[in-house]
Amino acid sequence: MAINIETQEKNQVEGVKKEIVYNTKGLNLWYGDTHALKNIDLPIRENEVTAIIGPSGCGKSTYIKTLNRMVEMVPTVRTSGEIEYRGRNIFDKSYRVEDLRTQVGMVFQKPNPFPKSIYENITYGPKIHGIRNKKVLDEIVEKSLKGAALWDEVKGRLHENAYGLSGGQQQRLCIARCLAIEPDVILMDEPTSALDPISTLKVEELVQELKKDFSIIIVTHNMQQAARISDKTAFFLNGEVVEYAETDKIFSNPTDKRTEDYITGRFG
Ligand SMILES: Nc1ncnc2c1ncn2[C@@H]1O[C@H](COP(=O)(O)OP(=O)(O)OP(=O)(O)O)[C@@H](O)[C@H]1O
Repeated sequence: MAINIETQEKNQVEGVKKEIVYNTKGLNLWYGDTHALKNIDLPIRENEVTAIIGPSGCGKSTYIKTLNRMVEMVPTVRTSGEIEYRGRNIFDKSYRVEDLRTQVGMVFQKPNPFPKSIYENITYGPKIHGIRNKKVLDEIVEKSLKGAALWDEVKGRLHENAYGLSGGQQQRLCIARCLAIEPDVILMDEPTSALDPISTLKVEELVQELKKDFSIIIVTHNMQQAARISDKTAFFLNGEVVEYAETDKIFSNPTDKRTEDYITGRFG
């Protein structure tokens, strides 16, 4: 009896709709004449992991690079529609991209630490934000490295060059660097595709931990990974979102035939 009540309560708590962090409404994006994103509608909820899956060239990276407006670095890019971040359209002329990027961190496919010490990699962002106090910086370094499950491995070598770390450690350092600016959202573009299976597992476990404090959007080619670590999954195809649902549903009972064909390996 007690178990039933507990389960009910758990379901009720889980049933509460989490707040929307990013709400994409009718987003289109063109690179010159290439229509790369077509009428995307997608709500991203807080403290969840949202996986973006789909075959090569379907617009996954473009979509996540649009969320922090990185895609604007390509001169031929044009967009229409809206992406609301915490209720405000990020394409508004008055929206400062620097403000957006202090809220939204990004981790890339290939670990890309700066050619500096582990310590300096972490303090780089906070220093840009004006933090100079050594004690405060030391605390940020420890907290960020602990948050990225790397502290125990590197605490004795903080002033050594980050390039001396393994690939998996470098990727966790990049995650720690992201945490140091205390973001709200973390975007991850295939963060484990360059890593060995053990490092991949570590990053996957870390993502599960981090979602307690952050909202995470992860592009992955690895469907087992999406199934293992995400709460929601969006399946992209030819620049469109074919299906977006609870991850369990996408992988056990997809609505669209194209989703089923993709997850069962019939194409892609
Ligand atoms: N800088 C660019 N200039 C022109 N076209 C681009 C550019 N970047 C991407 N594209 C095009 O936009 C479309 C979507 O590409 P995108 O990289 O977003 O796909 P993806 O799903 O992330 O692919 P992959 O899984 O291979 O990384 C493709 O047709 C691609 O050729």
